Amino acid sequence: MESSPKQRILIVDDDSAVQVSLALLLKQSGFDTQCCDDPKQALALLARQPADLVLQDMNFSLRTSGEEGLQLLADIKQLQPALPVLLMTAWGSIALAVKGVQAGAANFFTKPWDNAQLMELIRTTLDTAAPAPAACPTRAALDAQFDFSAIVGEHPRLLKVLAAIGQVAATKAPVLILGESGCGKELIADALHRNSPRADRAIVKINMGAITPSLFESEMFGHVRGAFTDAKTDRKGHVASAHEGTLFLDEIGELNRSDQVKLLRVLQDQTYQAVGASRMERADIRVVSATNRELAELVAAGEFREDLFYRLNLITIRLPPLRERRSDIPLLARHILGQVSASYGLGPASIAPAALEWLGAQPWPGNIRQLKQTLERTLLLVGKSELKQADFVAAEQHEHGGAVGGLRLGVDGMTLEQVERHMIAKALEQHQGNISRVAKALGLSRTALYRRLERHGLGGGDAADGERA
Ligand SMILES: Nc1ncnc2c1ncn2[C@@H]1O[C@H](COP(=O)(O)OP(=O)(O)OP(=O)(O)O)[C@@H](O)[C@H]1O
Repeated sequence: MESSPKQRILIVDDDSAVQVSLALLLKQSGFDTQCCDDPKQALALLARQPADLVLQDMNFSLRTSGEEGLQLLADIKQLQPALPVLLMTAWGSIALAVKGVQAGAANFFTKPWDNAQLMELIRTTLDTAAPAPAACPTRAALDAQFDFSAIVGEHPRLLKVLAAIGQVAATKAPVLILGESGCGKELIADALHRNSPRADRAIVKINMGAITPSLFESEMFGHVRGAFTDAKTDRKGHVASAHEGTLFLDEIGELNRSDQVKLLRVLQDQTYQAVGASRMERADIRVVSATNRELAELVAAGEFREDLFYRLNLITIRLPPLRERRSDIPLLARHILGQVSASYGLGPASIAPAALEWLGAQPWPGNIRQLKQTLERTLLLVGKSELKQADFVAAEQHEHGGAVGGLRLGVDGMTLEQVERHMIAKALEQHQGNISRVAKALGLSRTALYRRLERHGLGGGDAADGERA
């Protein structure tokens, strides 16, 4: 059988001790390596012979600003955009590393490194290196291989996320899911678990922002009877419940510093001690965490422990906000509407094509959760089987007490004229054409209302106005 060619890793560092020890470690793990001292040589080597991964230092002279490292990264990205680069940084220079990741580095590690952790990082970086655009798998190909049944969407950015889940689900590697609130981070955690060999065990979900600090240890690790006044019986903690399964740490950015140390310990040693117990227990857990905060920035600000960050982020999955995958909005809206109407025992419901287009143009700062709430509210308030743009606007108005100023959804999709016409039409309907009451409800004089009725062609003369004198 023909053996596959070895993957080649380029090491760029002006410290020969670093070059030698990295090269040795990589050779022992079956990689080909090449070393060089500075950016110029690195670029020349890459131009001559392609590499599969670059490990690069950030400083190549007495200056320690990291500017040279960032420049090299930019040059490599220009030369070979898909080539993954891992940055080597000095302990404590996390702000620089964050800059590097924002500029396109796959990840970073600090010197001195832990051999086993570094090899895991290298392997997963190589495994998850962005495929060439043409190689992005189709939704059908992904569905044939994995169970992503709860996740709706076909946008290339979502497909990349699903492909990454497929690649890492079977491993025990910790995964950090980043993304705005409501964009589906919990669904991604579920998918990681469902597609892992741990699927028949539990996924235990904990909102780290909701745990009272004084109860952190007892909630996470459990307690034995008599450990404290209220401990009437032994109680199993979340870590024990997740044994051989997945522990999902939601809102990880909310965890306070003293509880961060306690969490770090169990992640490092995979052992823990229940409150009041005399012996340590072993926990075989796969950790998936999520946050809508920029965790690396919290580290830079000293609010989140750097060592815990490294433990959690071996694989980082960034979920795009809904406004960056707008082509999925019609699919999502139809799917969610079906779910919502079934859950209320209502008949089949649909969305008019123009309304779908309009929904697709909204900003959705609350992402899919907001889309879901909007659909649910509109379906319930309007009570029709086909929802139109005006129905969404009316439901929003209702939500905001009828005030035009509260119209969040209408702003992008309707002109002020259209909103006004819609409000008058609704008020006419509500007050059965009684002009005095309509005028009062809208805060207009009768004359002002008549003028508007004419302008909008509403009311059909006397039809809407039983009392027009
Ligand atoms: N791709 C999707 N397909 C179908 N439903 C989705 C999708 N993404 C999210 N949802 C739905 O949107 C809602 C919000 O998703 P989820 O709770 O996973 O978001 P989140 O990012 O974890 O939010 P938060 O940061 O506030 O915890 C849920 O009801 C979820 O089922």
